[in-house]
Amino acid sequence: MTIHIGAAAGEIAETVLLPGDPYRAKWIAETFLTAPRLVNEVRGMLGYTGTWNGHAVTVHGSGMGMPSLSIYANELIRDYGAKTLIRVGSCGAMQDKVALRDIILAMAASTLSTPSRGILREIDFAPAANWQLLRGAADAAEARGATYHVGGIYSSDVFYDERPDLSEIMTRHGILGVEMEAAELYTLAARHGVRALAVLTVSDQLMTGEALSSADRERGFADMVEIALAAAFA
Ligand SMILES: O=P(O)(O)O[C@H]1O[C@H](CO)[C@@H](O)[C@H]1O
Ligand SMILES: O=c1cc[nH]c(=O)[nH]1
Repeated sequence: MTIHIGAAAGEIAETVLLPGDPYRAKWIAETFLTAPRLVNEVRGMLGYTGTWNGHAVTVHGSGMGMPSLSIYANELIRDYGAKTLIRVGSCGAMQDKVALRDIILAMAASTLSTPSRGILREIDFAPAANWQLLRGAADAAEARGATYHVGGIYSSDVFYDERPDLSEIMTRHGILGVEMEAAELYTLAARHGVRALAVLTVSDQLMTGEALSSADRERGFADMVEIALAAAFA
């Protein structure tokens, strides 16, 4: 048991899926896992452990933004021994070629700042995905016939961005999409020698203004979950 996670020792699996939304965690556990058990509800941040194809898996909400994700990822890695952490999140598309519901596999996550900024200070650290997971996810996406993109994303500290110039620069540098957690997840994984990946589904097309409903964001992204699970055990 930690300050933010009520699970007993041994109740968290080595493989953890991390959606931002705790209700997406509930949906994933109830839809994809066998015999899911609620292992955390401290602060309403739901976590479940069950099995997928015989493998132990935990699905745990990360909350929105890097400070929140940092709390859960630190405790999952340091206190519970998580070894593979895969973010399963929504994102906004920053390229015309990326459509609503497309999958983005985040090879690298650029950012203005993460909670690790105070540690890295003058270093422009390059937060990157684990290659084995990335390859497994690309293979799984290919096998499912999903429309997917592999490349760089932008992890922002804000959802409501008052700096359109930043989005323009990101788009011009080929960034596929924007979300709010992956850069810190990748940085923590590097620091602790564990594997991480972000598998994202496009919920907003920032170039056209199209957007999915909150119900879709909670329960509509099955491909992303199946790709993440397949990658974890590839
Ligand atoms: O859908 P999730 O996983 O929460 O991810 C995205 O959605 C939230 C903003 O609506 C941020 O957490 C962003 O990263
Ligand atoms: O536009 C979006 C959509 C999801 N998440 C974000 O951070 N931005």
